Amino acid sequence: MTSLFSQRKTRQNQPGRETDWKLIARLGGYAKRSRGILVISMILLIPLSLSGAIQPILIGQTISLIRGEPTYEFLGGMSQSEGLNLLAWLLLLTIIIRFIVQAGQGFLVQKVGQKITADIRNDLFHHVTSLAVRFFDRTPVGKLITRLTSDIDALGDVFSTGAIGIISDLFSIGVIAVTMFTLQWKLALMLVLSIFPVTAVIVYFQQQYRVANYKAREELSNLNSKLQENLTGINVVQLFRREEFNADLFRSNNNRYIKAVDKTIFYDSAVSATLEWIALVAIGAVLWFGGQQVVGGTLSFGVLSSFILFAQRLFDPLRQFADKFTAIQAGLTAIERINNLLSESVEIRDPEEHHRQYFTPQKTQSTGEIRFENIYFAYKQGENVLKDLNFTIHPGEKVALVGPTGAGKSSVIRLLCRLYEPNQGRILVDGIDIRDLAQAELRRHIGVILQDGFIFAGDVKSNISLGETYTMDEIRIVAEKTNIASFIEKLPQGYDTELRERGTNLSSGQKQLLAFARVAIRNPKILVLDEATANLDVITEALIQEALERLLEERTAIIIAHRLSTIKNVDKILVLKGGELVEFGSHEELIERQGVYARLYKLQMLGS
Ligand SMILES: Nc1ncnc2c1ncn2[C@@H]1O[C@H](COP(=O)(O)OP(=O)(O)OP(=O)(O)O)[C@@H](O)[C@H]1O
Repeated sequence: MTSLFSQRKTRQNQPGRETDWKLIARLGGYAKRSRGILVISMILLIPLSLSGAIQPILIGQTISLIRGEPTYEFLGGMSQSEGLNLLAWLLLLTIIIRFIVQAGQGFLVQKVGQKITADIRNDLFHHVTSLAVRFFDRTPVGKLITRLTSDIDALGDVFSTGAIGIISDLFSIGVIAVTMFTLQWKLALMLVLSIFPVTAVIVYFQQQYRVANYKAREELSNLNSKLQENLTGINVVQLFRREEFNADLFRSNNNRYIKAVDKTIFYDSAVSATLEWIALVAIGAVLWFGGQQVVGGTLSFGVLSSFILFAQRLFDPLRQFADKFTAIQAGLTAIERINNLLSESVEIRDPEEHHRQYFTPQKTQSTGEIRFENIYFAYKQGENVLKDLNFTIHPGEKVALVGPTGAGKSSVIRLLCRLYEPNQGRILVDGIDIRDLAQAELRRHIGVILQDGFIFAGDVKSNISLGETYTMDEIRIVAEKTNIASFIEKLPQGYDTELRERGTNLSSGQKQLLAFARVAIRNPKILVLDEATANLDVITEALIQEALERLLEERTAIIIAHRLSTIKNVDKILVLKGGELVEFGSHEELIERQGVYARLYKLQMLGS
């Protein structure tokens, strides 16, 4: 995926590493996609700001006209009431222009904002689902959900609360400043200079707010991961009476979150209060300084009135900034956190197009061959869980992977499916290094049936097709083959029956049968069964065994089984111990050898 955010890896938990401008610039790529609307909304800023800057002048001229002070030339030849009428009409015109343009501009900016937010959400989802399993090993799901929902919402709020209008406010400040200088430079200079200390104070509070907000969002992520953990493991929580204990953990996390949020509220209020106070001081200064000039006869009362209005308008954008401050800061924190996630590099990538290989009958005489060559693999640096693995499984062979718990059986499968990369060595499928194959191509070739067949919320047929286009007939045939058709037909709506998330309305045996059908319909050359028959009762197991035998025909298969009685008929047995291949041969050969397998087998026979 080509995300518009850079691929540079950034460290997490460090607010303010990148400047806000850099973060905003990263949004630029997304904004470009809505270039047309953005240009129109920027052009609309011109009439909006001009009409806003003219209003104080018109009011000032009205006061000068009433008081008989000098006025602009265009009012020169008119009577007082004619001049007042004209000024009133002009004022009304500017009000109407502002009203229409402001509404239109606001609408367009929000539209762009929502488009940008939706694009980022899509990119983030795509990116997260492309990340290697290793990333998910170290990242709690709750944290990811916070990024995909709450952080994106915070970014969306910047647009929906109109906070993005700050750009037009800044433009207005510029127009007002220029207008003031053309009217009376001394008062203008005084007002413009007063902006600097205000900005310094705002920047200080803004930085503090930012740190506090980052912390608050981290705490929210933790809170969500706790929530997710408790909901996913609700059975264990209740069976082990962990409700109180977990509630305490949750409460203390919640308190930390509230404390962090309190800090953000403090800085938010501090900014509003400072701005309110400084705006009043500036108006006081205009009154004092300008008032003296009026008394001295160097300034008309009308111009002073204009400046009082200007003073208000000049601080208005800043005051608005204070109102929108929370949304903008939360938005920047969100961009930072989203950026961290989008910068997470995709560890397992498809090869370049020109270097990519495909499974074609021309290239591969045999189909379903698996070869591990000098494979070393570690989840954590320096702790090898697989060591110097070398073996070949020939096309059509059925091979069992056995060994004590933690020996590395599942890791072999994970490497074969390229969910992880080995640290050393290479894996060949049909003579092709799996790193030279597109992941989709490799995984189409391999059908995996895990212990717990995962069920998605949706109907039965979509749980078999999993988004691919199979006809109803194909689905029915495969269900027959895998002995699940009679069960499906007994369901209230047959193949259209809705299954709940994680298949809570199915038994584990039924889930397993569905997983069989799901793999069978894809007709893979290689089958991988990880304890696939572990969860079944005797009757279902018989059904499965029959379906399995049909499924195994003309396919290469790797079967992980703890119950050695189920794998006696396989062609070969690979025995792993401590990540090493210690024995390799048929059941009879290994029994004769009196080694690890023979001991394990004897123990199981005694047990049963
Ligand atoms: N995601 C992971 N991160 C770190 N270590 C892991 C991870 N998964 C497994 N391990 C470790 O790797 C080793 C091999 O695990 P693996 O799951 O391959 O064993 P296994 O033979 O399949 O075990 P079992 O029969 O109990 O399923 C174990 O010591 C395990 O603790």
